[in-house]
Amino acid sequence: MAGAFRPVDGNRHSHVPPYRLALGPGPEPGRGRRTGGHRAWRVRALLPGVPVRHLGRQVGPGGHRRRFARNRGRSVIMADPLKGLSVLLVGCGKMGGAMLLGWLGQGLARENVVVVDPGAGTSVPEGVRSVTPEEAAHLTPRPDLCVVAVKPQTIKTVLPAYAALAAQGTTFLSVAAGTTLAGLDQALGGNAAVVRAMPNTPAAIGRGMSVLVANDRVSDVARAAAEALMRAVGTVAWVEDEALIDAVTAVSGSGPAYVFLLVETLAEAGRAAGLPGDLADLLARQTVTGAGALLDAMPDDPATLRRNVTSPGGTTAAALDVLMAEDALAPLMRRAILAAQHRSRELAS
Ligand SMILES: NC(=O)C1=CN([C@@H]2O[C@H](COP(=O)(O)OP(=O)(O)OC[C@H]3O[C@@H](n4cnc5c(N)ncnc54)[C@H](O)[C@@H]3O)[C@@H](O)[C@H]2O)C=CC1
Ligand SMILES: O=C(O)[C@@H]1CCC=N1
Repeated sequence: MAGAFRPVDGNRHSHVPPYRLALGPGPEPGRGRRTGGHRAWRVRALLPGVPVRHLGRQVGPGGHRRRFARNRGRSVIMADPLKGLSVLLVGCGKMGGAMLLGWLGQGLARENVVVVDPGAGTSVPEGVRSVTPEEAAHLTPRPDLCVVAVKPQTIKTVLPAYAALAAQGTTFLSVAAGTTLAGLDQALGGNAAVVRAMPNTPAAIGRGMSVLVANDRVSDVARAAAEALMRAVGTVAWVEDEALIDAVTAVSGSGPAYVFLLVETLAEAGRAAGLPGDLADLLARQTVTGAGALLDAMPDDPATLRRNVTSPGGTTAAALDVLMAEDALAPLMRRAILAAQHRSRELAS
């Protein structure tokens, strides 16, 4: 499989244990435009057929797809890797729903997706078949992949119903936090091909970050299919060491929440500094989305971009003196990440 992946830049990631990075689909025209996730989400909710945009530090359009097609020549990984892939999605809540939007936007045929989620109600996109858990467990023909996006607390009671699909050769892809490959395999009867992925909600607009690990029953074709699904919603990296997924969960899985909290606290601090509430909200939102877009567009590392804002003896320096104090943001973030990592490990036990 090595040929199907773009090697990680050795300089930028030399401290990271070996993993492989697979970038998402190429950028579309309009890169650098002003969208905002909330707007894209609303547009998608209103117009489920509208394709998601793909922006970011990615290879040219179809670069990896072309390589897949040349190197592998297998059905699910040819020019359009999602074409012809059949997917059963178990759990269509915030994360499952976000991924589904991304897949449909990237060309996964609606008739090739089946959703099972007793609680999803009308949130399943038009044209996508919804079935009961009983029907899902006996789908014929069996789906290529079964993506499981139910809560970690329920996944082990949900999965046994799908053991027959696993036995027939469907590969399972779970996004549940803290649920190990071994635990998933056991719940599926003990002989299942399982991929574990940790995505994040920017997947809804094709800007997700997913890290994958697979057990040794997953074939190359199924690995490529799982990767194609996750690449359709953003950037993908593989790890060999499953233990890293707890830290991945803490950083990128939960990470969007930290950024949204930053927006909330920035707005709150703006209000405390005397700004009208709606102006404070606007400034906070635009500052974070603008800074994120700048980080995405520029080759510079974040420290350089930070220094570009910071005039010696100026206002930013005054604020950073507070934020970068020894007992301020860095140790706080370390504690937060360790707490999330710890919780991920707890969920596994
Ligand atoms: N929300 C996030 O940012 C992320 C979530 N995850 C993982 O994704 C999984 C789902 O989390 P969320 O989407 O946030 O939760 P959620 O509560 O929004 O979605 C879970 C869905 O599962 C459905 N469900 C419950 N029992 C079911 C059953 N027997 N069969 C089919 N569907 C069933 C529920 O109706 C609900 O729609 C969790 O395991 C979580 O760890 C992973 C990465 C990020
Ligand atoms: O909070 C959680 O447990 C899930 C996993 C990563 C993001 N949400």
